[in-house]
Amino acid sequence: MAHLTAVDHSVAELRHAVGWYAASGVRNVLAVRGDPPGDPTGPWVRHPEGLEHAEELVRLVRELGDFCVGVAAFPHGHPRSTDLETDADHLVRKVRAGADFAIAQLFLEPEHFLRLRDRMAARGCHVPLLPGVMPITTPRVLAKFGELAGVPVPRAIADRLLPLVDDPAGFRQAGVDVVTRLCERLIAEGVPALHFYTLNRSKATRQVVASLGL
Ligand SMILES: NC(=O)C1=CN([C@@H]2O[C@H](COP(=O)(O)OP(=O)(O)OC[C@H]3O[C@@H](n4cnc5c(N)ncnc54)[C@H](O)[C@@H]3O)[C@@H](O)[C@H]2O)C=CC1
Ligand SMILES: Nc1nc(=O)c2c([nH]1)NC[C@@H]1CN(c3ccc(C(=O)N[C@@H](CCC(=O)O)C(=O)O)cc3)CN21
Repeated sequence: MAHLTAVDHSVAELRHAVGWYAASGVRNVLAVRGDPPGDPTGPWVRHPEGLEHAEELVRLVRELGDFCVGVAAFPHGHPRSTDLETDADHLVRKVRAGADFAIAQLFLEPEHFLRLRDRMAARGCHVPLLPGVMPITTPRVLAKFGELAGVPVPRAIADRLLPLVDDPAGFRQAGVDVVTRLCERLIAEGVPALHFYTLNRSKATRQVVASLGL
């Protein structure tokens, strides 16, 4: 699946990229606005001839071919969204613009994902919503949950992982276990699939999948 962002691209460049996907046989596209370069939490400045929101990117991809399009969903709200209800309205707009499914941003407690699922159902929006799961292999990865997604670390997870910050192997094992428990609870709640953020490293994800017996 190609990951397409609107960062630093004019509409003409985006069209060119999507045309190239079509010519190369790529059929699945994840359409995200993208992080502001440098500081991901900084203000978004669109390219002067580019796009403001992922919603427009979805429309553009759809217009250019027969693609299956995924978008980002935010269990804790996008860091720049004013509130969770408005954020859910934006996700619905992305779906109405042509998205076929959504992948959730990082989260640590199933309740936040499940509440987003409820907000979508309440809006009559029933495209598949996949949890985005990332094995917590290092303290750095745990910090990214807060930095990229504004996810607070729940007390139970902090109590388990923070005493292990100077024990890389112990931290990794406990972090993989925490995420395995999270996946078990999501599966029990009937999620259609799990999306893993692997960052091109598969070992921890393979451990989670094996522990789940999948
Ligand atoms: N798979 C991945 O790598 C993921 C990446 N992300 C990151 O999340 C960030 C934003 O992603 P997207 O959801 O694609 O952006 P987006 O353009 O849908 O959302 C950005 C902000 O604009 C608001 N917004 C959206 N549409 C709007 C509209 N029509 N009018 C007014 N406000 C609107 C949203 O509520 C949000 O606050 C990016 O930094 C992306 O890299 C998020 C989740 C997963
Ligand atoms: N706003 C946002 N931008 C993204 O690029 C993004 C998301 N959200 N959410 C989903 C995934 C998760 N992303 C992540 C998650 C963790 C690290 C991270 O831990 N980086 C470490 C190095 C990790 C390693 O290579 O082992 C770092 O020190 O930056 C990076 C990107 C990228 N994706």
